[in-house]
Amino acid sequence: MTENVIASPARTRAILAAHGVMPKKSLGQNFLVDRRVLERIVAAAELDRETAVLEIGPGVGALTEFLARAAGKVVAVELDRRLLPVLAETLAPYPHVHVVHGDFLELDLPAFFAEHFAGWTKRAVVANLPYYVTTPILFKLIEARDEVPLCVLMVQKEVAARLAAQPGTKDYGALTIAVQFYAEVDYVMTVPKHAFVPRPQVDSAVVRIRRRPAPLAAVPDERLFFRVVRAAFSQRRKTILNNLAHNLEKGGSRAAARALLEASGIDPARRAETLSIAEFARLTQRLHEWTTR
Ligand SMILES: C[S@@+](CC[C@H](N)C(=O)[O-])C[C@H]1O[C@@H](n2cnc3c(N)ncnc32)[C@H](O)[C@@H]1O
Repeated sequence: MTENVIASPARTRAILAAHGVMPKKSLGQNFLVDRRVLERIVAAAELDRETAVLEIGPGVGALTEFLARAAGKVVAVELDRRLLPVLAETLAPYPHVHVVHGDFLELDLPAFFAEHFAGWTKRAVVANLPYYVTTPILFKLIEARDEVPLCVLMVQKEVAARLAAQPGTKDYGALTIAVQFYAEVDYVMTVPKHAFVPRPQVDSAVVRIRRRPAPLAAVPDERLFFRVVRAAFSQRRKTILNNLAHNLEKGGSRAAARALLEASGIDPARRAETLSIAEFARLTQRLHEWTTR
């Protein structure tokens, strides 16, 4: 794309000024102005004309425009009413883009997909996320995983590191496991502050989250699995024995926690961050057997 795209610092500032819109920090409004980053995002999303894309937070339409040029349909959900006339103008050349005014977190996603994406079997969610709601958005996308096989998301660099982390590293934790249990995560690229107008306070990164055909490990009860994970990570500096003894079962004893770990083949002196997802699954399996027999 060599012509006058939305994504340049000068054009973005001009669009905002023409509409009298001051970016709101409270809504995470940092608009992408680096075309190279946009091209990498679109490539990571593997778009084609058979693919429909849901974008969270189109802003002034910089990413939306690149999505529109690659995908068959784009539906973009924007919370800030002030941006609706901006988007009507900037996205006018793209009739297959539909802008919806609303809060992504309030959407009934299965109903939303049924309404907008019926007949579109290839789907993706692509977004430069508003960082103040990153975690609730991630959890909403995990919950709606049946609808969403692929997400390409710009997040804070620290969050990207946690999403893509391997066991035994400082970034590996409950968020890593919540996502990697269902999906493969690729760290696509680091994005510096100057790729945005206005500049955010933190560096960013793009990640690709691809749903697995089945969860990474078989567990008898997924809610129990995530309770075990949360309990294990409740205090990172403590051993898994201490965390499970204090946080898993109210009134549960240290001896029971030790027996559970030993029966699962896990050294009670280890820390949660060293356990693989398969080991958490084994622990859940044993606990489930013990509590249901
Ligand atoms: C980081 S900006 C990204 C804008 C644009 N996609 C870009 O890349 O330049 C985040 C956008 O999300 C919007 N937003 C914030 N909270 C939202 C929510 N709960 N639901 C939908 N959009 C939201 C903001 O108004 C803003 O336009």
